[in-house]
Parts: sequence; structure tokens; C-alpha cells
Amino acid sequence: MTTSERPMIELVELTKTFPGQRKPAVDKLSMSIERGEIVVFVGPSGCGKTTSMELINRLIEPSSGHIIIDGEDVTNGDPDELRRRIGYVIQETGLLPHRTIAQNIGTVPKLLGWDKARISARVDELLGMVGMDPQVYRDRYPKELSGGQRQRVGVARAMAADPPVMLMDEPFGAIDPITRDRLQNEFLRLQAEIQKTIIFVTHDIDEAIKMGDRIAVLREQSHIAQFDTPEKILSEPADDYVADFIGAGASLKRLNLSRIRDVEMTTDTPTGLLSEETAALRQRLLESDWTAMLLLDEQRRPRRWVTIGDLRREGRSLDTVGLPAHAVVEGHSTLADALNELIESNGGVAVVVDAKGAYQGIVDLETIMVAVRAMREEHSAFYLAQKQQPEDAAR
Ligand SMILES: Nc1ncnc2c1ncn2[C@@H]1O[C@H](COP(=O)(O)OP(=O)(O)OP(=O)(O)O)[C@@H](O)[C@H]1O
Repeated sequence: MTTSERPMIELVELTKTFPGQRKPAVDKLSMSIERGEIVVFVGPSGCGKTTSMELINRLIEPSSGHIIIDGEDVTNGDPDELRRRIGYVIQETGLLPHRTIAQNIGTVPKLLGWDKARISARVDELLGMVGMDPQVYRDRYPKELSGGQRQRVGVARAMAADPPVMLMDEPFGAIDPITRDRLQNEFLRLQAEIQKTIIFVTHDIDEAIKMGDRIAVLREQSHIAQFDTPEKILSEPADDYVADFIGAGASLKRLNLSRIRDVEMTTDTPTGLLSEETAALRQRLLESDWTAMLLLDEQRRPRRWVTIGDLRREGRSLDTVGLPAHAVVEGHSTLADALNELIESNGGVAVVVDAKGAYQGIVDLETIMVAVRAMREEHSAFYLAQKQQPEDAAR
């Protein structure tokens, strides 16, 4: 087996019985996780998600079973050495309050004996990666950051020594829904670059669908109810337990599966620059089939939606007429994010921007309907193919 084919994490009948308890909290958990995938553990409170995770980096020592990382059995080696190869992010971040952000992020590199210049360069690089300006934040203390920023620092710290594996235990759990969405999207964008092997714990099925390449739905004692892609779990829940866990609205949840970059957005919306002459803008809008035009700034970032009426208002700066173009999403956002934005938006559309905030196109309800229809058809085809298989085999 070549290195790239070998699973990154293998759990073999991993079991933990806490002292004084009869039933194991985790009972013979076996699974295999590929290199570069995000596997989400989802399940009700107390089913054993956190214990399973902490068995993998041996914060909790297993009672029996094996942990194999990249082909190597690490069940009995030095746990500190193991933990340096596995980044760990938890809900409360676990940042040390009396250490600066730079010191917090540099903890593991320091333990590994890196020199000061190398640690400092790595800290700045990581802060940049999680979208925080190193100049502004490296010397601050955790209490001087917002919850979302602390969570970003937690992620940066876990990545400090570039571990191949990351464990993330409800990393965005204690964050308001808007910041949470943003952090999820940022993290997925980052993951596309860093390609870590990640186990991600949540009790929120929507988060699981959005973040997971595969989802393990767990019942008590970390027994696996179903381990499959989000698509399969939504369309073919293994049993009533999984179906109940998904709950109502599987179609709406499926919107979490498609990303804006995978659908055909509208790009013929008339646009103009805030700096252009009003007459030229008016002319362009009149020549289009649209009733409103999107005005962009010099960096092509969306600023205002304006109508012909707005463009007739002489003497007012274009930056104050019309309505602000608030509903902005990125290619990485899901259709659920886009739907949410456009429901709350002024004109019933979500404006799509690239990573630098520059305008790309728009998504409206029609775009979402077309994508949903396509997904449904794909499903029917999939079901049909499955149904036909046994007959084909009998022939
Ligand atoms: N240190 C411990 N000693 C004894 N029992 C424990 C210990 N830690 C966890 N347990 C028990 O093991 C079971 C699994 O707990 P665990 O924290 O792994 O669940 P979880 O799925 O992560 O729950 P939650 O979503 O509420 O965090 C629970 O019944 C819990 O009470």
C-alpha cells in the first residue's frame, strides 16, 4: 500500500471504561479515516463524542483497542510526542490568559525547540491564514479579543507545528450564528489549502452536513449508527435513529451541501462604478432588462443597488443613493447561506464576491430552485440505478 492510499487514522475496537463504571463510555469504536478528509462525529449529548476524540490523542488512555496514525500504532508510545502530531481545538479555546496571542500560538513550536525567529515568522503566517493582522493582534491577550477571534487563534495554535491531523471538538459551538457561519466558511476555505485530516465533533446536524466529507452518526457508547457522506445520510438514513436525528426538512438541509461556486450564478446584472458619470450609468441601466444596477467601488466591491430614479437625483453622492448591497456571500458559502442572505436582502438577491471582496455575480431564488431541481433529479437517477442493480445481477 502506498503512503497516499494508507488511511491517515485507523481506530480498531477502541474502548474506554471509566473507573467505577460498568458500561464502557466508548465501546469498540472502529473506523478508518482517509488522508485530507473531514470526518464529523455527530450525536446526542453524552453519546461519547468527546471521549472518542480524547482517546485518539490519548488525553484519555484507552482501556483496550488500537489507534493507528499514518500506519504507525501509537496506542502505547509517548503521549506527548503523539499530541505534538495532532492539533487540538476545543470550544473554550483553552488559550492561556496571561500569555500573549503570539505566545499562545507558539506553544508547541517552542516545545519542539524552534528558534525565536522561526516561531515568530510562523505565528505571523498563521495569524494571516486565519484572517487576523499580526501587527494588530500578536501582542494582545486573549481577553482583548472577541469570541470569534479567540476561536481563530485556537485554530491557528492547533496548526502551529503543521500537524497532519487535527481534532476539533465543537470548535464553533459557543459563537453567535452569524460569526459561526463565517468561521465555518473561512475554515473550509483554509482546509482546501492545508488538506489536513480532521475529526470534527458537533451535536448540530446542519454543521455536520456543511463541514463533513463524511459523517459518523453516533448513538450511545459511540456505537456507529451510520458512517457515510452527508448526501447519503440525508437521502438514505440507515434507520429510524438516524432519520430522527436528521429531523424534518431534509430538502432544506440539502442546501447545506451545495456551494455557490458549483451553481450557475447570474452574471449579466448591470454594474457600474461609484466614480462613473450618472448619465453613463443611467444609459447602461436603461439598455438592460433590469430595474436596478449594482454599483461597485474602485476595488470592485459591491456598494449600492440603484434604480433609474436614484440615478436621476442630481447633486447626491452615489454612495448614499439607493440601497446598500448588504447580502454578500462567497463561492465557498452554501446555498443555505445564500438563501438566508437573499431572504434578508433588499432586492431578493445575494451578491457573490471573491476572497478579496470583488464582485462576481448574483444568486437569486431562481438559481437556488434550479440547483435544487438538479439535485433531486440526480437522486432519482441514483435510486433508479440502485434499484436496477439486483435485477441486472440476476440476469
Ligand atoms: N472522566 C469521566 N469519568 C467518568 N465518566 C465520564 C468521564 N468523561 C465522560 N464520562 C461519561 O462518558 C459518557 C460520554 O461522555 P462524552 O463527554 O464523551 O459525551 P459527548 O457525546 O461528548 O457529550 P456532549 O455532547 O454533552 O459533550 C457520558 O456518559 C459521560 O458521563
